[in-house]
Amino acid sequence: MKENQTNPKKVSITKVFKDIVWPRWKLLLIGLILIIINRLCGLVLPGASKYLMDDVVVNKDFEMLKTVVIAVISAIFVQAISSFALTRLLSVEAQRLIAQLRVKVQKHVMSLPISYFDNTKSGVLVSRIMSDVEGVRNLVGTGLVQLIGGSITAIISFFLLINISPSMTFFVLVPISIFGLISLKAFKFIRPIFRKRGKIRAEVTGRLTESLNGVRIIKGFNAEEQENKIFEAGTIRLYENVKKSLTSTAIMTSSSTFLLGVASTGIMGIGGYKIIQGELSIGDFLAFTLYLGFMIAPIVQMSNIGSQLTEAFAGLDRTEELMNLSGENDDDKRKEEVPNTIQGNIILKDVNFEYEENKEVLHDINIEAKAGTITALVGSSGSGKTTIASLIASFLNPTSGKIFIDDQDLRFVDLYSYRQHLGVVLQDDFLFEGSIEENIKFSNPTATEEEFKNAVDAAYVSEFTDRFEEGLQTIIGERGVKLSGGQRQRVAIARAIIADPKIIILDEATSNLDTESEALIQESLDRLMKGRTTIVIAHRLSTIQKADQILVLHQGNIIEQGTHDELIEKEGRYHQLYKYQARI
Ligand SMILES: Nc1ncnc2c1ncn2[C@@H]1O[C@H](COP(=O)(O)OP(=O)(O)OP(=O)(O)O)[C@@H](O)[C@H]1O
Repeated sequence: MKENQTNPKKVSITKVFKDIVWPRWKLLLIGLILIIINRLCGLVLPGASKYLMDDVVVNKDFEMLKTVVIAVISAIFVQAISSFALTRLLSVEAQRLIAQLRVKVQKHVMSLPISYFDNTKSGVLVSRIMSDVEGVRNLVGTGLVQLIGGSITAIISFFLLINISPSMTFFVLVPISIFGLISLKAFKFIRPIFRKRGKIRAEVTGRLTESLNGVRIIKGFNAEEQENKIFEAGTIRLYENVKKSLTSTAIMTSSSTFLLGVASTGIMGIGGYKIIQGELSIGDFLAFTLYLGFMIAPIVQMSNIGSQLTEAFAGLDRTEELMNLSGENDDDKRKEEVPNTIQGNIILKDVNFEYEENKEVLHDINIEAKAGTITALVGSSGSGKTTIASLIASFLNPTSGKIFIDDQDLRFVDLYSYRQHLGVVLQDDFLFEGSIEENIKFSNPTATEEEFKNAVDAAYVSEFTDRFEEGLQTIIGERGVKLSGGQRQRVAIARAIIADPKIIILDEATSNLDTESEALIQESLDRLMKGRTTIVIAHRLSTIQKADQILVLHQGNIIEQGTHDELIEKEGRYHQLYKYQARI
């Protein structure tokens, strides 16, 4: 979107270091010390083997044997304790960080403008918030520390190996270097695959959530087959992606097996020759092969950790991209608070609006809605009614022109301070899983019992909840599916009443209700609109007749304006709509 400049650049290592690693340096340092202790203890066994072969066995030295056994067992004990402490310390911290990041990302997502949500699948956002941040587990968790610890062990082992036999060590270095090069290439190849994987997964879950929500439509149109195919296609894309990365992981694993095999065979040959020549003791040979394992294991392990880190970075790339989008209230100009003494006068001055560049959907709109009055928007489908309502609700910003609330220019207003005074009742009124009471109090959780009761009475909610065994505590199911359309509307009206806003944006539902429900809803709407500035996308004649002004829209223009009687008298477009349609 125009107001949202995406920044697709990849997250930099320095940034990750500064934001994620550095604030935890103490913990990571402890982790590092623990891993060094852990790895050094690991070197005791091969060291001891050399003594066992060359000294203990040769000299039949039982005292020395005891010392060697005690040293090895102690080292193994310390190793076990340190690896336990390491996991406890770092893995817990990593999980804490994941939780913190999720909270941060969710908060940011909620601050994004409506236009962003119109253009992004909710499943994609769920995945951004829940899965993408999980990658940091590998940065703060044991991953990074193991990478460093592994490198240290490898370096120490390298010197110990040189000490035993430089020629054998250099021989080994050749296949290891080849392996290193292959790994580097593989990582370069894998990173974009991981990046894409997150995207595919988000798309597939997004569509899945949608189809589960729309199960009635799917079954109603017998469209299961079609939906199953879409899901299958998505799943196969995901599978193909995983397959691709598995191929390169497999290349890495098998090349490591092969190259290490080559190294071992070479060592066997050279070592055997040297032993025969008397240049190398059996103990040294044994120690060499064991140290070699210690040098190579971390390198192989590093390739694993490397792919974990790659995955972490790919996730962080996507998180970063999202966090770089500016929130709807982030504009420095939005500093003015709307005072609690707000009257609720609304003025739209020369407002133009386009969703997409050069496709203007509202042209030169001028509206004045005085505090406490009802303004009805009527007009054919697509004429721009919802767009005007969304502009007044500050969900959209005019492409040009201004909107004033009392005397404040809406462009400079802190949106949260404005929306405190705003209430919305929309057609597909969204109710949450939970009780009726929770849904009503949603807009004002601190409402008193009296306020709650007033709202319930004003919207005639008890008229139907009295018939429920659980009354207002009845759980209404996801999106309120367990209530009828008319009942849902009344809950939504009660929810708006309890918020006690100064300005009401109302999109009247078009659903046909029986006369009794209709009358009850009309009554509750009257109570909702009383004393508030109401902008209503009107479909009921009774609402329209009551309106202080009716704005007739046609293709993004206001073509007529006046009260019901005035407009009927004029015999223009409104008269036409009124005459030819039972409902407008
Ligand atoms: N998110 C969007 N992106 C692009 N174009 C949009 C978007 N929403 C609406 N439009 C277009 O803007 C125009 C006005 O739409 P709007 O929803 O305001 O009409 P409406 O009068 O409320 O219609 P209805 O009575 O059918 O709800 C339409 O041409 C529509 O196609």
